[in-house]
Amino acid sequence: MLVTGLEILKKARAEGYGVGAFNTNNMEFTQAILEAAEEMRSPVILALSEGALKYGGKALATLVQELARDARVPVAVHLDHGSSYESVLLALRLGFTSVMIDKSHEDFETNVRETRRVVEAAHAVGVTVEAELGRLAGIEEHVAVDEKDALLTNPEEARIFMERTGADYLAVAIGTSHGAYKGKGRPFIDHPRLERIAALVPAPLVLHGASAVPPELVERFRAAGGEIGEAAGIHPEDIKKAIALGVAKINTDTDLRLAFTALVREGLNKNPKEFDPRKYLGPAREAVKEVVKSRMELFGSVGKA
Ligand SMILES: O=C(COP(=O)(O)O)N(O)CCCCO
Ligand code: NA
Ligand SMILES: [Zn+2]
Repeated sequence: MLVTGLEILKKARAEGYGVGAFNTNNMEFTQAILEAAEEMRSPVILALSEGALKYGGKALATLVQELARDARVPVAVHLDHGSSYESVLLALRLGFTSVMIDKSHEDFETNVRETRRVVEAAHAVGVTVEAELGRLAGIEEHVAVDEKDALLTNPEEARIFMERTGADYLAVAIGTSHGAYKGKGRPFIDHPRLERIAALVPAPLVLHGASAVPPELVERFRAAGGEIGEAAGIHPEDIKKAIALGVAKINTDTDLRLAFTALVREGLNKNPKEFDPRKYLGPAREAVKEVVKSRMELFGSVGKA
């Protein structure tokens, strides 16, 4: 059933588990994510970026809404990285039940002002809001403290930010970053900083750039002809620790993309004569579903629906 993001995330933080926010751009990803959620009896967040909406348009938004409504587990339909007030209004008009306004690259006062404006509009129509404070950036452990403070989320600022904006959940920067390369070896995650943020911010916390980029998946992608440079994701133990400290929403996109693309490549390589898309998109859909199920097990959301 279709619910707001806060309805899912408030319970998750209170009960100490995480809920996956999985990005989708098409029918197969959407089906894979929802089938995994139903099989695992797990709440789930379907995340559409502005790029996804540009790519899939009303067809994608309608498909996502309909399938979310029909799902037998709680589902929120979420705008990922909304870049402007107008973009958020479009998502609200399309029936999204959660929206992110990402003004983390602006100065503090601008972020507060723009976020508060979105909160007023979203709350007026019963939709909940994710905001972001701090700069997503993979940083090495030895990086100077002042540089870390310039990049990562400042706990005291976070408290003030949430009080002044009324946002419902907060994306924090504690060392993760988007994409398939998140830092040398095991990326440094600033758990002590997260602990201080969580002590001052009772709202559910959000972790972006949380994909694991598992070596076996990277190898499978390469073996099927994919080309990718140095790859490193977030260690599962660092995810579990972050959840125990207050992270309730965990964004996963890269792992799904790698799995889907590896299987499409394998499908095309296996039978050059094949030109029925279902023959190579179907197995790719299954691979995405398996990744989503394993993420739900890691996050502890299995059986929480
Ligand atoms: O935080 C994330 C995903 O992080 P990851 O790249 O670790 O899967 N997202 O917000 C997804 C970004 C989609 C637009 O590129
Ligand atoms: Na988001
Ligand atoms: Zn993100």
